[in-house]
Amino acid sequence: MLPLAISSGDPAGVGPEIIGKAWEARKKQKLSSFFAIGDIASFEHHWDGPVVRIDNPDQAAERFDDALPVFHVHDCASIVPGHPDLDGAHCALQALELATGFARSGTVAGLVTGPVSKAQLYAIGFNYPGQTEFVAERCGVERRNAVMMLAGPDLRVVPMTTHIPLASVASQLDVRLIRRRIRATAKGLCRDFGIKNPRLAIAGFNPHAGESGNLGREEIDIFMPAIASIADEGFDIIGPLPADTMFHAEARQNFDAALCAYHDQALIPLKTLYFHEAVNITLGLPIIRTSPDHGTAFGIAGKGEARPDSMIAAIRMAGEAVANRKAFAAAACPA
Ligand SMILES: NC(=O)C1=CN([C@@H]2O[C@H](COP(=O)(O)OP(=O)(O)OC[C@H]3O[C@@H](n4cnc5c(N)ncnc54)[C@H](O)[C@@H]3O)[C@@H](O)[C@H]2O)C=CC1
Ligand SMILES: NCC(=O)COP(=O)(O)O
Repeated sequence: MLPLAISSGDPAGVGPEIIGKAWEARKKQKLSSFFAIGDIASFEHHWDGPVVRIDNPDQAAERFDDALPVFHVHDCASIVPGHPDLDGAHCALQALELATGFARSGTVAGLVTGPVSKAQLYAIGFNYPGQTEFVAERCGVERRNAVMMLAGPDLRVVPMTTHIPLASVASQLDVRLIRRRIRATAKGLCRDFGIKNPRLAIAGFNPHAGESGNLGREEIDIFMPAIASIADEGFDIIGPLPADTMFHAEARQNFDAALCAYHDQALIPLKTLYFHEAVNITLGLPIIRTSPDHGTAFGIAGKGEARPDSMIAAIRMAGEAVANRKAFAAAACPA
């Protein structure tokens, strides 16, 4: 398999450290080869392990056994862990741009993105809600067709709206959006996870899924028509379910993924259960893209305390998705 490319994320965050620690765990975790993209100084100065500079993704596999291969992108003036600056944001963006380019060109098997600070990226003019939409557009996929999924051991969630103010959510939800997210989720579960006939659940928007319209009408006016029409097309789907009761252990056995109305409705159960195990994967792209579920953790950056578990899970999931896409290329996935 070709190596995976891993963008460093914000160099003042824990990205370089968890990539380095994932490299240290490569044999025990049986990870396929990868290389990092970022300012090489952020790896040399803020992680104790061996680093080797590469000029081409082709060199990664042969160097991977002995040192973490790093494709250097940009000299940040100074990197102080825990103290992000705009130069670091430029570095993070360049790493993301380059890693996405490698994935699009087929010189790497897939892309794993390190954690970025959205506030820092917005400050340098990054005009995307997050890396999900940036990567999608670079791949020629409309933002609305890229689906953010966070996947833990026995729970996968899709926020149908992502990084928008909570006050805007109700106005963004409509039948077309919900149908589009359901389709993309079903197809992604088939292509990337090998689940041919995925079982989907949709969370309601209002308390108690609206209590028959008494606590809000979105379920009746938007969710039910969307779900009924897509169920008619053969999708295995239940909902709208009360969001407060659909995530306990027995309830989670009833679906392969839960589609939620907004970011925190999806991510609170997922991160509460599986903060260190879960992975962020973008469905609907021509390339594989995964990421740890957590952020830059500026508060612990440079202290050696960051756990690499979610990064390791993201590397493993990217490798599995590559294999699943090959296996399911010819299979009948939902259209
Ligand atoms: N994939 C990405 O690029 C993501 C980026 N972010 C960004 O991260 C920044 C910080 O966000 P926060 O809400 O503070 O979330 P965070 O995930 O960075 O930190 C939340 C808590 O978890 C701890 N933590 C995070 N990762 C850890 C690790 N690997 N090992 C041990 N402890 C860890 C932190 O120390 C902190 O106590 C924001 O600017 C946000 O935009 C947030 C989520 C995902
Ligand atoms: N909360 C999830 C998150 O922030 C990941 O966003 P993205 O940068 O991967 O789009």
